[in-house]
Amino acid sequence: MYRRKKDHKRGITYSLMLVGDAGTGKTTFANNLLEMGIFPHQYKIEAPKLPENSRVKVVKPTMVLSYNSKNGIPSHMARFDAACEHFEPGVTITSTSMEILTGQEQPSSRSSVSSDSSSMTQNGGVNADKIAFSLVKTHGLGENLDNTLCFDEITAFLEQQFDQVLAEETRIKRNPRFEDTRVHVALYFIPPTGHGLREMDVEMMKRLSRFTNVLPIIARADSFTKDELAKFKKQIMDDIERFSVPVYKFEVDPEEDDFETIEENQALAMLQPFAVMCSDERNDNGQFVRKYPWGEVRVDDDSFSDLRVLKNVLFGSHFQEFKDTTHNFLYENYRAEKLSSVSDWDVDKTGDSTADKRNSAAPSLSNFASLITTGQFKSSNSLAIPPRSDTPTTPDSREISQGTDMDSPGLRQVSQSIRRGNEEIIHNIKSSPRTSAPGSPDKSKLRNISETVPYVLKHERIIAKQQKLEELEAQSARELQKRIHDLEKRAADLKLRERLLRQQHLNGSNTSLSSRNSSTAQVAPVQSKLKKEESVTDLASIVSGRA
Ligand SMILES: Nc1nc2c(ncn2[C@@H]2O[C@H](COP(=O)(O)OP(=O)(O)OP(=O)(O)O)[C@@H](O)[C@H]2O)c(=O)[nH]1
Repeated sequence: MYRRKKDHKRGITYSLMLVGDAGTGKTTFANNLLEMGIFPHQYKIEAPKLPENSRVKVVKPTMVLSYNSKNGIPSHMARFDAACEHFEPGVTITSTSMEILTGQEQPSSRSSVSSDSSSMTQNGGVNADKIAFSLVKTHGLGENLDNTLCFDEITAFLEQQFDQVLAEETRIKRNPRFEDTRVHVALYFIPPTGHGLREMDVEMMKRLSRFTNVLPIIARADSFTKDELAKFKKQIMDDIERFSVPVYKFEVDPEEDDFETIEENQALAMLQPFAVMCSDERNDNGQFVRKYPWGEVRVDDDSFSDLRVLKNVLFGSHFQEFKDTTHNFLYENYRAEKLSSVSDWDVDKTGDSTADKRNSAAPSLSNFASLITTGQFKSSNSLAIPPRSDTPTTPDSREISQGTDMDSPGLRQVSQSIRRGNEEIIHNIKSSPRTSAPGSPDKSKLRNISETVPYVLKHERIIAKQQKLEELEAQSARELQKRIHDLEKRAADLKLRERLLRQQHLNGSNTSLSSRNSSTAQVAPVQSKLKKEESVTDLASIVSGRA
């Protein structure tokens, strides 16, 4: 009852993630889904002007949750500039928080979100008056030469949301204002190539599936004829089977499900992957349409687009199902894995905490501290990004504090503050009283876990952040080094050229003197003077950074 009351007041949390290549129509889809023009397109500063949807209210404007780029700049907000096209954009994850009203008595609207509200309640979907909805978007995927950076960042982001819930759950005193930010569904936009899945699609969907329900979506469905679309859908489903991609499937359980659910799920399974067509334009009746030179088509017309069905699945029939699968299956699996990795720590090797070891398989606060100080801390599911072969090995902490030729004051400062925070946590753990609680061993084990896990997770997050910063630092140092090397090389070339010209000039004047050829004597110094000036200008431009 208490929980329901709280849900009623705050709204049921629900989070949807849009993942896919740039230009596949994620922004347009988001605007169509909510029937609002809140999401501006890339490289457009202004959001499209669409009438507001009275049932949707933006609670927190779009903000960057996480980003990673080799240049250290999130590029998705930048104006398009062809001169900067060679920069790799990395990946950026943004989120927009909204409140969606679902109650019957709300002001009427053309919104499908609202028109589906009755089905939400009837189908056992949404039971509260509002949904606290978060729309998470990824930017930059598929735009990098090497997209592994994007895979790692997106997966780490999803894992972090699980970690936050796990840390909160295991805390003795919980935070009543804790916000659950786990992503319940990810829509993966497949570009309309007509050639089945790409390696990148398979890899990304596999990674997402560990942390959320993945629905593959065919973007820009109007690119196909009816037959082509049917073939493409089949190809995608074949690839999903062939490469064992664990996407969400509309399965039926004849023993559990009622007749209606079985029918509905079978129909949805036949339709999968959903093919959507979206647009920012509306006709005179306020319906979203795509206008072509030969006519216009409504985006929610079931004969051309699965948009309406998809909306219904997301906010109606499968709303609760997605939430349940995320929590009961994906999160529970993750939690079991993580906790068992915590209790698997090899305490033997520390050699000094044998008493604790006998009492509990899980580390106590004191042996956790000793594991860290002796460097024997390990977790098979560490959040920390594994060092890549092409990045230099992480510099030792002493190296960092002494300063190397990779100096970058801003990054170093942040890195050092993280390190200080890290040391503080370890210090707190060390100075905490020992927790060998009297009572049953199970109780003490639980207590140990609840005291240790939040620290472990925080520690791992700190390490991950630190590693990311150090990677960025190493990358910028490498680029700087390369630039210095190039400049030095060009400066040496210019010096050589200048010396040659001077020599030529001297030779020329000697010859002119001896041969008394007045015409050569006049032309040669002018030419060499010009060349010399040219070279000096070149050098100046290089020094000023224009080279
Ligand atoms: N033909 C067609 N074009 C579409 C469709 N949906 C969107 N577009 C167009 O595709 C272009 C890119 O759409 P966006 O919604 O900005 O794509 P995005 O995936 O958000 O792109 P990024 O913001 O770069 O990640 C725009 O010109 C849209 O009008 C569609 O269903 N069919």
